[in-house]
Amino acid sequence: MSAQTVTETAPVIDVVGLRKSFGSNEVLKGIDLSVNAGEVISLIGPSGSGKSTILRCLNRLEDPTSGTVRVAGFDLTDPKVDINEVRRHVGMVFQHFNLFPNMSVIENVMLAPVETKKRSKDEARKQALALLERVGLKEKADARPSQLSGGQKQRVAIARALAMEPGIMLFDEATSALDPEMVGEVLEVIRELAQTGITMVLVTHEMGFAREVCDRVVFMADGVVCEEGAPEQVFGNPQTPRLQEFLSKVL
Ligand SMILES: Nc1ncnc2c1ncn2[C@@H]1O[C@H](COP(=O)(O)OP(=O)(O)OP(=O)(O)O)[C@@H](O)[C@H]1O
Repeated sequence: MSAQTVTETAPVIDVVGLRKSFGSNEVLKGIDLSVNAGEVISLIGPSGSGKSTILRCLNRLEDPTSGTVRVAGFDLTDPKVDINEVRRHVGMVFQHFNLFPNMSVIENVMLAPVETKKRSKDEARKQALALLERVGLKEKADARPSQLSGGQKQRVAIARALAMEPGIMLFDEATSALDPEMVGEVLEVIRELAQTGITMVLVTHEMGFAREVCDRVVFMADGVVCEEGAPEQVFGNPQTPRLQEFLSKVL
């Protein structure tokens, strides 16, 4: 199944009435979320509010209990949609890197294009080296992930996701597992990426970053979106008591 034509104004992510339960625990209670091409948004909110679950529904790592989720023109609630096809358009970076430990850095970056895009090894190697250069790790191409710092591993994970040339990138707390001194180097890579026109959704606890880099901030609590808007509006003049309380704890 191919992606439908996405017009310039159509949202590339369109979530309507998304509900998700784990057993009797309803974690998402009717989420509406629309993201336009090139928009960079952050999902913020207290621990357990459902931020990662939304992100996982955008890549069908979780199936919604009800509601619709359209991403890159695909209806993810349609069982006939080939998820591998969807994931060519949607890259994801996780908190814990998920690199293959028995492969070198460059092999990690080359793997998906060779296997799923049928790219030649030479071509994939060239692309991988360019991506590693972009994240400042060309000299680590032949190292194993175990020889890298957390920040370096995460930059490799970003390069690996970019190797599929996705139009959408999802970041699930990409810096939460890092030592504080490594957070900046990863945020810098994400910051540069945000300026390239790629659509990005970031679950983050880095409020300063969300404020500076994102076009829109979406605040969630208890499985619902409580407030959203431009960062200066959301951080500068929070309307809901829940957001005020949250910001008073994290800022
Ligand atoms: N696979 C699962 N099985 C059962 N419960 C789950 C599962 N995944 C998430 N949950 C529950 O759903 C709720 C929301 O989790 P989620 O990870 O989406 O929150 P979050 O806002 O991203 O939190 P944090 O900021 O701590 O990562 C939590 O109560 C969590 O325990």
